[in-house]
Amino acid sequence: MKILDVEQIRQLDKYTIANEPIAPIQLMERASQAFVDWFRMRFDALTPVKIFCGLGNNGGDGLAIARLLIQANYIVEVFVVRHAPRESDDFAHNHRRLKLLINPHYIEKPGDMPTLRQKDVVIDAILGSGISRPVEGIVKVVVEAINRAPAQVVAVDIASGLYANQPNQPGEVAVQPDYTVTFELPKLALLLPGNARWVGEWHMVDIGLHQRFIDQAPTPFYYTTDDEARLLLRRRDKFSHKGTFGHALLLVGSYGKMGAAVLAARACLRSGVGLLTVQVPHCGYEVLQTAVPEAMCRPDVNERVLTGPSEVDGPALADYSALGLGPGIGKAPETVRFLREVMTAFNRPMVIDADALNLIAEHRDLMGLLPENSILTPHPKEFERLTQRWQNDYDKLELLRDFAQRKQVIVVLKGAYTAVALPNGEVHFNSTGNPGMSTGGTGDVLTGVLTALLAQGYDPIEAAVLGVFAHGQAGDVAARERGQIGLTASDVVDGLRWD
Ligand SMILES: NC(=O)C1=CN([C@@H]2O[C@H](COP(=O)(O)OP(=O)(O)OC[C@H]3O[C@@H](n4cnc5c(N)ncnc54)[C@H](O)[C@@H]3O)[C@@H](O)[C@H]2O)[C@@H](O)CC1
Ligand SMILES: Nc1ncnc2c1ncn2[C@@H]1O[C@H](COP(=O)(O)OP(=O)(O)O)[C@@H](O)[C@H]1O
Ligand SMILES: [K+]
Repeated sequence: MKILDVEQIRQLDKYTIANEPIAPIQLMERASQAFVDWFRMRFDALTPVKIFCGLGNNGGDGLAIARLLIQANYIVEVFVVRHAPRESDDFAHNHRRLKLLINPHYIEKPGDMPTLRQKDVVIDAILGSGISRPVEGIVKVVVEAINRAPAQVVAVDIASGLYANQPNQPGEVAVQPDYTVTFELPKLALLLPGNARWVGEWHMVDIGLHQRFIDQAPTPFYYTTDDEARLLLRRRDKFSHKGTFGHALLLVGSYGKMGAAVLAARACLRSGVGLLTVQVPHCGYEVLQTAVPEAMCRPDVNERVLTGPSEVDGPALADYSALGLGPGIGKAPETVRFLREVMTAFNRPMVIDADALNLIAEHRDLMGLLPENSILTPHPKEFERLTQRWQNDYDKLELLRDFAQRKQVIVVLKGAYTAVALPNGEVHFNSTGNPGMSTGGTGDVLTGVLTALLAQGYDPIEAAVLGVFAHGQAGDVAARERGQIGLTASDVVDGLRWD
C-alpha cells in the first residue's frame, strides 16, 4: 500500500471529486461516516462525547461526525475553536446542518475551554493534514488543555498539530491522542518512533478515494499489508524434495553466545529451508547438535570464535544456496579475517546482521565487499555505526534510503514498523510485530528467516519484505498466546506460520 504525502492526498481528494464524480461535501460525509462506524464499534452511546472542531475541513469532518453521532443517540457537545477569520465551505455547510440539531459552543479565549472529565471521550477535529505552521494562540491553549485532561482522545485523520510528512520542531505542541483514525492511507508521521505520543493506536478507515490516482502516484514509501505479503509467498510443488529448497549456511555464535546460533538455526528451519548447515566455534558443537538436531553442524577449529577452517568437510562456501552471518559472532580479529574471506568468496546476496554489521562499521574496507542486493539487518544503533547520528526520524529515513541506494543493498532497519530500504530508494514499512519482541534474540530469529527465504530462491527484495512481515506476524502469534511481557525469542520461532 502506498504512503502519499499531503500534497498528493490533496490531489487525490480533488481527483476523486472530479472523476468518481462526487461532490466535496459528499466526500466529507463519507469520511465522517467511516469515522463514526469505527467509533461506534469502540465506544457505546452512553459515552459523553466532546468534539473540538477547527474551521477547515478537519473541523468540517468533526461537525459531520457530531451530527451522525447525535442521530445514533450519542450525547454530543461541540466546541468550535475560532482560530482563523475564515472557515472552509464544507465547514460552513456542516455548521448550518448541525445548528438544526444543537448549538455548538465557541472557543475564542482560554476561559471558554470546558472542563474535561475522565468519562468523556474527546474527538480532536481541530486541525488535520492541512496544517501549515506551528500551533499557537487559542489552538495551543485548547491542545494543551486536552493533553492535560483525564479523558480519552480520538484524533480525526491525524492529531492536531502533527505534520503528516515533515518533522515537528522541538517545543511544538500537538494533541496526544489515545487513538488516531486516519483516512484511506497511512501517513508517514504515524510510523515514526519520535511521533509515538502524537499518534497513539492508529487505525485506517476506507473512504473510497480513487484507486486510479493512487496507482499512478509516485512515492518512495510503502506500507506492507497482509494481502501484499501473502502474494509474495510461494506454494510448495507436489514433487518437490529437500534439494528444491536450497542449502543454507549460517555463520553464527561464539563462546557465551551460542543461543544466537540456536535461535537463527531454528528459525531458518521453521522458514522452509531444504538443508541447513551451521558453522559455530568448536565449543558450540554439542549445544547445536543437541538443540537443533535437524541442522548439520560444522565446528570451527577455534574453540571460542569463528575463524573459518573446520575438521568437518562440507561444500565450498560458494556452493551454498544462501548465507547468513553475524548473530553472536563477536568481534575477534580472527573473525574479521574470516568475514573478509567469506565476503570475497561468496559474491551473491547474503544476510548480514549484528556483530558482522559492527565489524563492517569498524573496518571500512569490508563495506566495499558487500555483495549487491545483500540484506543488512541493523537495529538503529547498528545503523548509526554504519552511517552517522541523525537529527530526527525524517533525517534517519533519508540516511537509510541513501545508504541502500549508494551501496546497492537492502537495509532492514529494525524496530516498530521496521523499514525495509531497497536499492532503488523505496522504503517498505512493515505492519506486523509488537513491543513484546523487544527482547534479546528476536533479531537472530529474523536472520534465520531471511536466510531460509534466500536459500529457497526468493528474490532478495521479496525475501526481505516477506521475511520481515512473517517475523512480525510470528511475534503477534506468540503475543496472542502468551502476552507481550513474557514473550521470548524462542516463542517467535514457534509462532512462525507460512500458510
Ligand atoms: N475533500 C477533502 O479535502 C477531504 C478532507 N478531509 C479532511 O480535511 C482535512 C484537511 O483539511 P484542510 O486542508 O481544510 O486543513 P485543516 O482542517 O487541517 O486545517 C485548516 C486550516 O487551518 C489553517 N491552519 C494551518 N495550520 C494552522 C495552525 N497551526 N493553527 C491554526 N490554523 C492553521 C490553514 O489555513 C488550514 O488550511 C483532512 O485532515 C481531513 O480531516 C476529509 O473530509 C476527506 C475529504
Ligand atoms: N516495539 C516493537 N514493535 C515491533 N517489533 C519490534 C519492537 N521491538 C523490537 N521489535 C523487533 O524485534 C527484533 C529485535 O532485533 P534486535 O534488536 O536485533 O534484537 P537481538 O539483537 O537481541 O536479536 C527486530 O526484528 C524488531 O523489529
Ligand atoms: K485532527
